[in-house]
Amino acid sequence: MPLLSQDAEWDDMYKRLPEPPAGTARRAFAVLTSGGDSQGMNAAVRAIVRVALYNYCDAYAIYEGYVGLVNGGSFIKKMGWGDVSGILSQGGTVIGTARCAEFRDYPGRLKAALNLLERGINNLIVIGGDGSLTGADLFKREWPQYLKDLLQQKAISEELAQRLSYINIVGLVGSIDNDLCGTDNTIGADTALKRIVESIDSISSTAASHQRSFVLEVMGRNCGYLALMAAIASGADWTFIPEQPHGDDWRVAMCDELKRNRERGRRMSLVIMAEGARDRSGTPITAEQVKQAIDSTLHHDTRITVLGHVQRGGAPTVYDRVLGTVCGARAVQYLLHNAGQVRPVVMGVSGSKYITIPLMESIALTQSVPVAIKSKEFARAVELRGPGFVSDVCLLHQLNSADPTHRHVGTRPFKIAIACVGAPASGMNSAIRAAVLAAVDSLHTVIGYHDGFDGIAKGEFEELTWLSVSQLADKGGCVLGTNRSAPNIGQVATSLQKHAVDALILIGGFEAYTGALALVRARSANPALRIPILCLPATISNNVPGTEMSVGSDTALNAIVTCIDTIKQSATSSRARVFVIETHGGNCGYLPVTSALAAGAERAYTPEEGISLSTLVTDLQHFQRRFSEGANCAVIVRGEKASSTYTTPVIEAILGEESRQLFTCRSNVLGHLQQGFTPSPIDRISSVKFAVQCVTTIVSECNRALDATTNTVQVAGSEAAFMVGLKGVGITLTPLEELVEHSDFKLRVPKAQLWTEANLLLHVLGKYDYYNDAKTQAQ
Ligand SMILES: Nc1ncnc2c1ncn2[C@@H]1O[C@H](COP(=O)(O)OP(=O)(O)OP(=O)(O)O)[C@@H](O)[C@H]1O
Ligand SMILES: O=P(O)(O)OC[C@H]1O[C@](O)(CO)[C@@H](O)[C@@H]1O
Repeated sequence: MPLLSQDAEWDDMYKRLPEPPAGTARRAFAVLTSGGDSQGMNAAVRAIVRVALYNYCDAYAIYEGYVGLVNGGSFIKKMGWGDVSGILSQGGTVIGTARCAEFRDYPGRLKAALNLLERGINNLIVIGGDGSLTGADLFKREWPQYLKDLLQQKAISEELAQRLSYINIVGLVGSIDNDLCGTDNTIGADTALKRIVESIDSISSTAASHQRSFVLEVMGRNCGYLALMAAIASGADWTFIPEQPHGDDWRVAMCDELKRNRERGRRMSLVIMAEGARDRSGTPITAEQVKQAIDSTLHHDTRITVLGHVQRGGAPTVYDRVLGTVCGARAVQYLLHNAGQVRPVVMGVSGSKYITIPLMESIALTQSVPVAIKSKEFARAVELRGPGFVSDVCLLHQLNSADPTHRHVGTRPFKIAIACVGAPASGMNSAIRAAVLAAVDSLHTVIGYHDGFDGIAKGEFEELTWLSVSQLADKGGCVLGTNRSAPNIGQVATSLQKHAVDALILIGGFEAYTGALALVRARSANPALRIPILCLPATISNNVPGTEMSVGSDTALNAIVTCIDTIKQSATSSRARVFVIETHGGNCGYLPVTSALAAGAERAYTPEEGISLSTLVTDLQHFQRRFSEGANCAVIVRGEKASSTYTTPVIEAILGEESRQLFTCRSNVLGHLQQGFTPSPIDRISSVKFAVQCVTTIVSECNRALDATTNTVQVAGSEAAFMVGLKGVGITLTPLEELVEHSDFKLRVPKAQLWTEANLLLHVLGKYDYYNDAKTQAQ
């Protein structure tokens, strides 16, 4: 789930529009948040307000959702640039949200329309769930009728009715449930998942200490997304989701599964249930019923934890901040660049791509899910949630049913070796766990070499079993040990042959990729290397070709942004500070750019763009101006290799020296804090998906290339050597040799980078290029 994409069509839209001629009314945008709050709504509000102001439009916030729209008055506030400062890191929505009965009726909506007309607003951006968006759609459809009625009541003039003859609506889905069909993710779902996964980590240690069972209830009345993803991320024993109820014998099946896992050596059991869990006849299943079933059958000491609104609280994750920011910015751009009346749309995501989807189609699909569940069309309910949900349901089944006592199918069981290469990245352990679960189910065996290529060469390994990996999902770092050494080809080949290894998974970053390539290129002289070799991208730098996202980078981003939030907070007491914060990332600007966007930094210095004296002068002047008009904090995020001359201390000294006493400057080098402690849900889930893809590919390649005479796997040339990755909408496999032309081996980055939009957005949201007319200076 990468967050930034390159999209030339949208990038052009970030060019500032020309100022409207004097005397013409400015276009007016209003934003409201409605329904249940979700983390990341503030990021969207901030982006909407600022992108509108940047383009010479008026921006209004409507407080308390539709309640404010209906009541008008002080509920509708014209916003200036500073009104949305400092809100990015806050949970909830600073403009308030509500559920509004009055808006459900025509007279309430008529009042709402008058409130917008009086302010010249006919661009409305609604951030909420499917209910809020349904209301928005109805509001648009009824607009001509409101105009007629208001004209008749003489509440508005003919001129106004003609000028605002239509209203344009864009929806942003703010909901922790991730229940809107048509988008793969909604603003808030990732943060809620993080809260859940952190809670599971906490519960797991106490549960294992006492050998207890826990039933954990998470939110989701009709949508099992949170329960499903939490189960994949944490390795739960059993899961209940509304879309796919278990059979009538769920008590027996569940207890059998829990018992089997305990017999294999697991010290705890975890059942995750969505609050909307039901049986196949539609009768709700409660946490208490689940506990009773476990108590009475297995006599476990069973406890219930209902997470409730904890899931909707706290600071948003990087993903939700970036999702909110990009969708908010695009909502305004969409309306600015599509002249006249447009169909209501929703800003969403499909895989790593931001998409625009028709609002009502998406609502209709969403509302048909509970209908399908009610009419017991469970397969359809799962399908309606989208292809991602379908494959996640399959993935969970595959992981849960992993059983070393199953019968083997295929030619023969294979021995798969795993080694980790490069610096540790959070999620490496979760990848190891998933690879073992995927392999042992068909009786393949897995060994883990210690300390990368060195460990392979020395023959240091351990057998990895279902039990030995069962507690690895939440562990940061790398249990196998990892290092950066390049492979000694001869020793590696000898070792792999000695241990009769049939396939190799290399988990790591650029070193894993180049090491794998070296092994593949040495195949002709070393028969032991004629085995499938799969690279699973895992590095915080996210600089591996063949994937838009590498395991560990999301954890790192969240670690960086948490540090920046903390550092920025210190400016509230010390006042007027510019912070220069140095991140890891080698020659790749992904970490500095993405963290800058998510933390509300003014600037990111990347190795790709470098730093020049004129950059520093421009930024210095920009900060002097910002601080002279009352700003109290600005942040530059500097990638560690952005410049060998303008190092972090040098920049700190220059800006401090030239600040004209308007601010002081401090620097922080974040160092290894960035590797994070436990992996984020995104890193856990992507590591599982990548690992399962590796094993599936290995098994099919081994079966294909098994030499019947020697009973050894013998792949030819450079075949069966892949980088697993995420691109666009799905998991991909790219032949390693194909990646060569896309790789910059000197700088150790892919030749094409993906953050044009992030840089453009940083520029706009950092108020650069804003001061070229007198009117905006006042804002
Ligand atoms: N059919 C409708 N017609 C008019 N207004 C509606 C309609 N459905 C919902 N709304 C308005 O949107 C508000 C929020 O809707 P709802 O309570 O369904 O939350 P939601 O947007 O679906 O968010 P959540 O996912 O958090 O429940 C309602 O209180 C109401 O004001
Ligand atoms: O905050 P409230 O009104 O109790 O609503 C709780 C519901 O809202 C959500 O958090 C978001 O739709 C659901 O998951 C949950 O069922």
